[in-house]
Amino acid sequence: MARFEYDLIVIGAGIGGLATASFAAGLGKRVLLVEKERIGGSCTLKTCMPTKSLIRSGVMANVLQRAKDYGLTYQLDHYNADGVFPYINRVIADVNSIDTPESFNAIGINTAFGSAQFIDRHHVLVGSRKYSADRFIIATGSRPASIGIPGTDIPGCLDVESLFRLKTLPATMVVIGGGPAGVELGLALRLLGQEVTILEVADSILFREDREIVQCLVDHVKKLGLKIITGCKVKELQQHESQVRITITDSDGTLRDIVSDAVLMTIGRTPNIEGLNLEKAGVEYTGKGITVNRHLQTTQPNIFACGDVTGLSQNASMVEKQSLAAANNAIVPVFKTRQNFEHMVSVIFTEPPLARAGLTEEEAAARFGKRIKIYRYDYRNLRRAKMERQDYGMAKIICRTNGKIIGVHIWGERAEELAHEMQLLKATGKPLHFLHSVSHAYPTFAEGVLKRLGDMAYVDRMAGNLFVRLGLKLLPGFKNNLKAIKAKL
Ligand SMILES: Cc1cc2nc3c(=O)[nH]c(=O)nc-3n(C[C@H](O)[C@H](O)[C@H](O)COP(=O)(O)OP(=O)(O)OC[C@H]3O[C@@H](n4cnc5c(N)ncnc54)[C@H](O)[C@@H]3O)c2cc1C
Ligand SMILES: NC(=O)c1ccc[n+]([C@@H]2O[C@H](COP(=O)([O-])OP(=O)(O)OC[C@H]3O[C@@H](n4cnc5c(N)ncnc54)[C@H](O)[C@@H]3O)[C@@H](O)[C@H]2O)c1
Repeated sequence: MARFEYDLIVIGAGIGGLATASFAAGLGKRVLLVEKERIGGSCTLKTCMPTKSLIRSGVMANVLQRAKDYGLTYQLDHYNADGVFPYINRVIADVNSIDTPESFNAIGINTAFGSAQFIDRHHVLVGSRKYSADRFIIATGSRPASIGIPGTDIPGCLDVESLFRLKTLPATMVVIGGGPAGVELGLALRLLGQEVTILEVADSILFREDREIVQCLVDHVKKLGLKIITGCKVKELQQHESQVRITITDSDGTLRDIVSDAVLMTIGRTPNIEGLNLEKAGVEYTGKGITVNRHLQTTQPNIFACGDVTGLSQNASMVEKQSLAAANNAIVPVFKTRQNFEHMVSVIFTEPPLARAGLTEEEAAARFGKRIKIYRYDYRNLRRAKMERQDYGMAKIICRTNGKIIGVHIWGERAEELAHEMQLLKATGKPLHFLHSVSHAYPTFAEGVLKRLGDMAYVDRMAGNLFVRLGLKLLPGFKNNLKAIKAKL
């Protein structure tokens, strides 16, 4: 007779919970997955899927308006976006339809619904039922953070969750917070024809990203009519007839009001810790999240935590990677895995998107000084982009002097896909010039952007080649080859 009912209880059925529960069940463990709302977590139900769907609607609206760029004319006498929220709800329902308790039961994962509360380090209460397990993984995620200013409780003040409960789009929107959520949502609403202003306290939106690339994006979205005010402080929100009055202090200290139909708060996330009774289990936490060591173990050795609730990873692919390490360490402790975010790709789904892997120029310079080499490719030179009337964007690859890639930043059409080929080179330690010898189909964005960057690095490498440095003559064929590549660039 086993000492505990389960080998592992996972609390929270978002990306982190689903990844860890599946890992453990795959190894034949008895697993219980506890969820207080619906299986799927915030990524499917409240964050990634709804935001990306809203962006899709915005992109489609933009394409319709630009139809004449592609030689098409039609009468657009009435533009109506009332179907956008129902479309988003259909996407969520579609995506979520595979996440049923039955589908998890079929792979050996039992499910229980209700809020889990620790009784001690081996027992939790879910509703009135007590469950026991040898090990636990806490993956309870996060929720929108709130801000300590007066007026955030008025009806027109929304967060990323209440936004998607609206029936229609507000005509004017002020977004507080210019991080990934604020910029994605603000731009999507702008593309759908709303008047949008982003208010950011820092001196730039997306301040964690490469400065030069962000500047390219800012110049572009401003041309699309998105208003951005940086370096400002929000003082208070007030109801103003049926609208909201937002009082801000500008970067020069001037106090002023902006009036808008609604306000959207995107100022970060708060970990879901309350109600878990972590004290009873001996699990420590701070305001940033549950405290874990590099093996994702909490201060109680049989309890692990992963995902947004740790405050260490707030991106679905990082959460998945971290969660697999947590599951491995909880289930197979003899082969301990450290959490490792070294080779991650992230994408901010603006239009066009901004993809990133590795260090920004600022971070690379701080770490390696002048021992870096930067390659840039401007989408204006790209035939495929010209044909698609999308000839704006910038790819910037940061290398060590030996060609090894340490930073990838692509803002432009297909960036979210292109970044992965660069990421493969980066993760496998191949130098950028390696791409010169890899054939790419023409006319693709990969050939235009990535192959060209590889060609640039190759030319550089050849110019610094031992032959040249020794003053030896290059064979004429070789010289012509270099000339031809340079002409193409
Ligand atoms: C607007 C927005 C857009 C985003 N878009 C992207 C994107 O495009 N790509 C990307 O990679 N990342 C994106 N993210 C980040 C991503 O949503 C999160 O990193 C990810 O969903 C976190 O997964 P998780 O499993 O840690 O938590 P969650 O998905 O939040 O899951 C936690 C689960 O635990 C449950 N729970 C909480 N407390 C209890 C309890 N006491 N008992 C039982 N169950 C409980 C919750 O109901 C929830 O289902 C976005 C974030 C935001 C805010
Ligand atoms: N595509 C993606 O992967 C994606 C998309 C959206 C969000 N996310 C993740 O979800 C999490 C939450 O995103 P987020 O953008 O809400 O948080 P964030 O912490 O990344 O950005 C919040 C922004 O709000 C600003 N801010 C904070 N308080 C403010 C105030 N009082 N006034 C004005 N500005 C203020 C901050 O300076 C920051 O720029 C992040 O970890 C983010 O990476 C990922």
